[in-house]
Amino acid sequence: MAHVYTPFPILNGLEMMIPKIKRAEDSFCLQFYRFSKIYGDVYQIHIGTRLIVVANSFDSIKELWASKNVKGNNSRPLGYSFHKVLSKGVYTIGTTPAGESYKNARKNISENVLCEKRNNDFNYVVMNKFCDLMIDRLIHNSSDKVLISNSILRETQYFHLAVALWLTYGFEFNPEDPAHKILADKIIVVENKITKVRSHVQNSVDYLPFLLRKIISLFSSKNEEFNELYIAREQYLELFCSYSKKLYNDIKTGLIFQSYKDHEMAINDVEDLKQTLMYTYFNDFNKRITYEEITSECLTMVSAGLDNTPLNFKYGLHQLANYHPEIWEQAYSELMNSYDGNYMKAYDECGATMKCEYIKAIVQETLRLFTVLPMALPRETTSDIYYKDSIIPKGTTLFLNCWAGNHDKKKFPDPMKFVPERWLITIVNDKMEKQYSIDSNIKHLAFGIGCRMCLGYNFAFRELYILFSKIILKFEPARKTSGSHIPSDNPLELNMYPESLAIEPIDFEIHLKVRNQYELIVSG
Ligand code: HEM
Repeated sequence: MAHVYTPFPILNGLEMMIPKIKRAEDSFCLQFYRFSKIYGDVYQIHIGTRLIVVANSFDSIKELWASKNVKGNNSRPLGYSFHKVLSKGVYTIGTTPAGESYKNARKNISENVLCEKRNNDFNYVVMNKFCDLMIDRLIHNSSDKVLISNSILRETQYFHLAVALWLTYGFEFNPEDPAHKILADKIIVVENKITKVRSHVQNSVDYLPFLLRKIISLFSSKNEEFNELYIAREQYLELFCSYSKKLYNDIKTGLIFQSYKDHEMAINDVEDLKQTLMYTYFNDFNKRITYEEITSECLTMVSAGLDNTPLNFKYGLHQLANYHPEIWEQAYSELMNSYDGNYMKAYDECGATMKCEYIKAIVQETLRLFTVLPMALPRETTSDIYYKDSIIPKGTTLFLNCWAGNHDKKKFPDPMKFVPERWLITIVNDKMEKQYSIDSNIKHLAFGIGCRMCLGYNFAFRELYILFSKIILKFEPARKTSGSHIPSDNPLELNMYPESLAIEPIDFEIHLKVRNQYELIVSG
């Protein structure tokens, strides 16, 4: 395995961390990819005192992250800035190093919220409800014509937050309530700032030797900023925790029923509330989960999809509305066909049954092409790992160049093109109609891979499926005829913050028109 050599042992590679002009070519995933053309798909670098192995092709990532003979790539590196200053001991599951606490939290959140069984039994109802409310708001704020630009991002963030707060705390978030809106906007801003300051290569002090780091930290203004973010996070986590504690007590004492007029409705609602993550925690008298672990789960629920899911949706809509209205209309027909041409059935049941393979392909292609976390999340080895004829020692940091893997020409021909069909197997039936099914042999890396792959991938996939289905059913693309410049469809060229962990596209317009309701009812 080649070693990318730079001349100064301590400052090695630190120049990579100085953000240059904000150009797509300076994105870290592309810088790392360019090295692979000289040194091979997998190479090692030193950044400061750390040894880092970077993998830059689909096959090498698969081999290093997911092959049977690779064990011990199962931890996350601790960073001084993020873990010690910003988080002060309570992190999301995705940033927690390997250990018993990590395992407990991962198992508990999976069983109680994120597994596919929960999505099928329960989560979809909550997602449907908040997606319908979101679409009603979008329509209400327009007349017949709807112009959705960046507001779609904020609306989708409200949608995700509403789903997450309900499933975690039983808190019913309503963006039309001014107090709720202020709180939600604060959460969105804080979590977004945290995403911006925690990329792999952003906190250069983390890579310095202890003493040098201490000295620099004394003069750094970053500590103050991180402290403010920590306090803000703690405040809203505590607020929601007290809310769910009160809810639990009210349910236990029966006080909750006083707020309902209709007893039957109260019973149904209370049964639903008993399924929320915090209710389950308070109700578990064996206390299998510690307070720190449940806090880590709550933080994960609030923050993990708050940017990732909406950013994917915003980018997918850009592709469909601004570049491929024909795919939008094809998706509409496929959705209607999946529900016997019955519009209301399609709209109401899409979240529960997920019958339309074409929509699944749109979601997959969006996740692949966009690759919201182009360098995924870093890993750390807990034992030696063998790769071809090299030994990667315990304690090495691994960087997964997800962007390079998802745009690897060998796996995805024409990788920069938006082609949902690449995910589909097409069969022509007796009536000479095309029928699609998802090709389960193709995989992308947007959710990472291996033992620490994204735990919310089914959850996020379902959210995206519901969002795309309902928006495509309700709206049609209405391209502006004159005067508008359509921005690039290359995610890296759209990215406002190449130095951040996530790709955040610039503002652009997406013009949509509500479908003719009369036609919909007739066709339904
Ligand atoms: C489109 C949306 C999302 C994308 C693209 C995404 C992507 C990722 C990626 C790349 C990782 C690192 C995986 C690795 O190291 O191999 C990750 C980890 C994780 N994600 Fe997601 N994520 C999304 C949404 C969510 C949601 C909605 C949740 C939960 C509510 C979630 C929960 C997690 C957790 C718990 C981990 C850490 C897993 C571990 O370290 O064991 N994610 N995600």
